[in-house]
Amino acid sequence: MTLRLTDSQYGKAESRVVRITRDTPRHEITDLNVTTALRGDFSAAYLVGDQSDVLPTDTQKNTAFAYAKEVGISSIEAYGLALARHFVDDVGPVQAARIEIEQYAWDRVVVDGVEHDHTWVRSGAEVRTAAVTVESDEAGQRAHVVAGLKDLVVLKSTGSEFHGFLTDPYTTLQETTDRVMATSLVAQWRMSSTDVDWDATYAGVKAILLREFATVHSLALQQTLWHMGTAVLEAFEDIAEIRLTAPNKHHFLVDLSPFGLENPGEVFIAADRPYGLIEATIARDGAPDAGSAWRPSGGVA
Ligand SMILES: O=c1[nH]c(=O)c2[nH]c(=O)[nH]c2[nH]1
Repeated sequence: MTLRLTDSQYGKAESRVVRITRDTPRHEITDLNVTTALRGDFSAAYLVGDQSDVLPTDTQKNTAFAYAKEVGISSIEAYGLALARHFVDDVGPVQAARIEIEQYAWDRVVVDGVEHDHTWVRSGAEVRTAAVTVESDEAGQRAHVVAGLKDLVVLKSTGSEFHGFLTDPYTTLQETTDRVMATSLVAQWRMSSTDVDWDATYAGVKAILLREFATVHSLALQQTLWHMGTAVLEAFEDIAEIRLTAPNKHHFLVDLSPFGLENPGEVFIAADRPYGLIEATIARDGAPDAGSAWRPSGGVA
């Protein structure tokens, strides 16, 4: 019997890196969850316990914190690229590095109508994400950036229908021409370049996703996702593909007739689970190859 180690990667998951910029009395905060994973031939560690090629996960964690100071965090994409390139360029056995980052948003506390300099309240908004992979082989070095967001919770109270669907003996769903549509969107977009205004791209993509959700008169969540994705690819030439994942957060009309009450689309029960899970990947023809851009670390982004 021959058994082989066919794949491996190792790193430090979920380092909570908080960087305060305090060059002026008005401080800034950047609050991250950083996962690193190194790829290469680390088989000696697995097969015989030889650590000579292993950069400890503790060191990877330290590097994430040191880079928050040494390099700074202009954006999570730029910081991720710097970290990934460091591991590939400066640590001998590393053939590829994957950095996955979540960024938590904070809003300034407002006191007497004035934004406070050094106090924030955690914003309930979406989490910004980045997954950076730098890979190196005989052909050279390539960097992949998948930017994104998750937990973007949106709801529209009309402008959504669902009817004309296939039925079989198990179908009970009623057709509707007016329903609540809500989701907690996950979007990931793969850039075809690393020379990007990361913050502007993030803000632009998010605005388009929200605009399309609001303005498309939806015949299904599937159709809404197609409109969201194509609008993003039309607006941003340097986005190669976008992946959208949308749990259908069902809002069921409550039957108030036992109480002699009408309910014309006013009182709903927000169901927790199960939920429909609608997913789509929309890609630009002729976009650069994805390489290992989508290979996860098993982490969080
Ligand atoms: O937008 C929807 N898409 C579906 O595929 C589906 N299936 C379902 O039961 N409700 C919905 N809604």
